[in-house]
Amino acid sequence: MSHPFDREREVASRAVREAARICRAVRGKHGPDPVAKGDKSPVTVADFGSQALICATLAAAFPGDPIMAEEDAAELRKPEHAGVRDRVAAEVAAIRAGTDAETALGWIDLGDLDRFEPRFWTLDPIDGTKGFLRGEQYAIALALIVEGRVEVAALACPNLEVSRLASGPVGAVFLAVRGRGATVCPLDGDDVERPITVSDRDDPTRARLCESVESGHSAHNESAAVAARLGVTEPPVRLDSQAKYATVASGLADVYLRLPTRADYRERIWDHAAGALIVAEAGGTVTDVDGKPLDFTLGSTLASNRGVVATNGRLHPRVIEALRG
Ligand SMILES: Nc1ncnc2c1ncn2[C@@H]1O[C@H](COP(=O)(O)O)[C@@H](OP(=O)(O)O)[C@H]1O
Ligand SMILES: [Mg+2]
Ligand SMILES: [Mg+2]
Ligand SMILES: [Mg+2]
Repeated sequence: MSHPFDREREVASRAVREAARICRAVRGKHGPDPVAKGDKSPVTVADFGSQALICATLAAAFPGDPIMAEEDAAELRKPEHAGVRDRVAAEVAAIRAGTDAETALGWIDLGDLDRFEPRFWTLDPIDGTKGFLRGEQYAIALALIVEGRVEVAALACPNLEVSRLASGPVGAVFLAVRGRGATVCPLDGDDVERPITVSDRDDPTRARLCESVESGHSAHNESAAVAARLGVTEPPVRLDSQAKYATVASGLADVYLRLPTRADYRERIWDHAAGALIVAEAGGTVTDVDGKPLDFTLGSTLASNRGVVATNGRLHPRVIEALRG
């Protein structure tokens, strides 16, 4: 039986898998060589290559769909970045034979949507670029938003173990369609997908918390205060990227806290859309720190939300209460 969004799910899954290949290739070959963006955050050959491939795939499958992606090709068009541009083109051509630099840059710029549309994709070609640079966790995050609701999510986590068992393969793809649950399958090979669910833990003192590695992205001192109020004893697990959402969705952690480090920061929708649907479809709850649902209708940021809290659902009210101090 076919369902709405079956094709979107299949295309999104294929797109993030292909992008994971370029990320792994870049790390394996010559090191990622970051370039600093205007806001001083890093971006690499792999971020650009991933965005080029995914935008090309989406444009071919859904030519009418606009894409709101994190990166653009403006820096790559500058003469001083000719070296990076040529490497991006070479990495893309290694997967899509015959692609020239101008084509690759054009694909990157397909992700230029900057305002809300009734139906659009949002893409983070590498979420957790700092984790990618450290050789730790990162994710390729793609979501389809229709009428302000996240309908489809695909999240590739190339360095995450599918199960935390020692024998589990490294690299996982998480998929969700609204109303139809969330699944995981290995990034490599063609193993079957299996459904995932959040934990059923309801004792806050036993809660396993996760948060960003980067203290500039989430206030570690405040999460420690929240943990103390809940009576949590275990130290938080720190990992980069939306792998945190995947960890809560698979029941390996119970709570993901992302607490604002400054009053004026607005979360970007591509940092949350895919992960939030995967947690919700695995049975969990996602809100901001005030307990408000995330509002994906306001353009590229979650302008009416502060921070993010994702939990297994059962613990959510207790966590929001603890956040009130
Ligand atoms: N001050 C800030 N507060 C919260 N998030 C921030 C931030 N500055 C940057 N970020 C976002 O944090 C993301 C990484 O999150 P995490 O710390 O969970 O790995 C970055 O995504 P990119 O790596 O895609 O740029 C970036 O968008
Ligand atoms: Mg970035
Ligand atoms: Mg990101
Ligand atoms: Mg990114």
